[in-house]
Amino acid sequence: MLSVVLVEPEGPANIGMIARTMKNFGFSRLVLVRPNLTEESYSYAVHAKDVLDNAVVLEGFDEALELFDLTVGTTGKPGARFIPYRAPMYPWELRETLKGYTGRVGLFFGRESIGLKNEELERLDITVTIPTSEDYPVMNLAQAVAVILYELSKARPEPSVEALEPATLREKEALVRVWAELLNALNYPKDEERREVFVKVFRKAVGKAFLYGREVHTLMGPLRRAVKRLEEC
Ligand SMILES: C[S@@+](CC[C@H](N)C(=O)[O-])C[C@H]1O[C@@H](n2cnc3c(N)ncnc32)[C@H](O)[C@@H]1O
Repeated sequence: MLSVVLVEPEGPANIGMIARTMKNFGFSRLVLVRPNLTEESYSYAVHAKDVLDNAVVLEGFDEALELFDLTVGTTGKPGARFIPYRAPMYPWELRETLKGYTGRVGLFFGRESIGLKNEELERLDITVTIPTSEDYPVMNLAQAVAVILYELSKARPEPSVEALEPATLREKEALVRVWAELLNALNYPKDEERREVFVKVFRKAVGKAFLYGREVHTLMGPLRRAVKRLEEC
């Protein structure tokens, strides 16, 4: 269940081309955040006007996050692999990672002018980048969508026989909150900015772990208990 999410796409033609590309590769769920959707978009969609008609149009990034269990951000300017909360995956690695995953996946693309903001990328579970020339790594939006969907279409996520439900965004956020509470209770690290980095790293790790809801609750139990103990001290 993969949706393409376009965050504030500025070019009406790009929106239409993306709808067409989605249909080419067998994807139909499109989410548009504050789009510049016009007649031109429909004309570029050609035989994929239904993708535009059925698109979910939202007013904000946060609303889009709410729709998914797993969120994937895309960028032509990834952070270095050694920065854990920005470490990118390649599209074929994402394909392998999604195999058997049954949750709702949102694949987020940024604005033509400024892409996805850092604070948006940080809130998404996984970052994916298409390897391109170092001379000019940033691709046209519609072409970036095409390359990633082509890669993902090579192996559709198969329905899993696993009966467990993937963790929802809310469950994962609850786990991250308990972690933040634990760091606060420990006053560790002392420096608040570093503490925020620890929380971001934890959020990314949770995002990439493909946890089931039940696992989240199991992990949360001891963390909650530790917070309570520390507060009692
Ligand atoms: C034209 S680009 C944004 C350009 C913007 N100036 C920037 O530097 O991020 C629009 C979107 O296309 C996607 N994109 C472009 N190049 C990409 C690449 N090499 N890998 C993955 N996504 C890419 C991203 O979603 C990006 O936000």
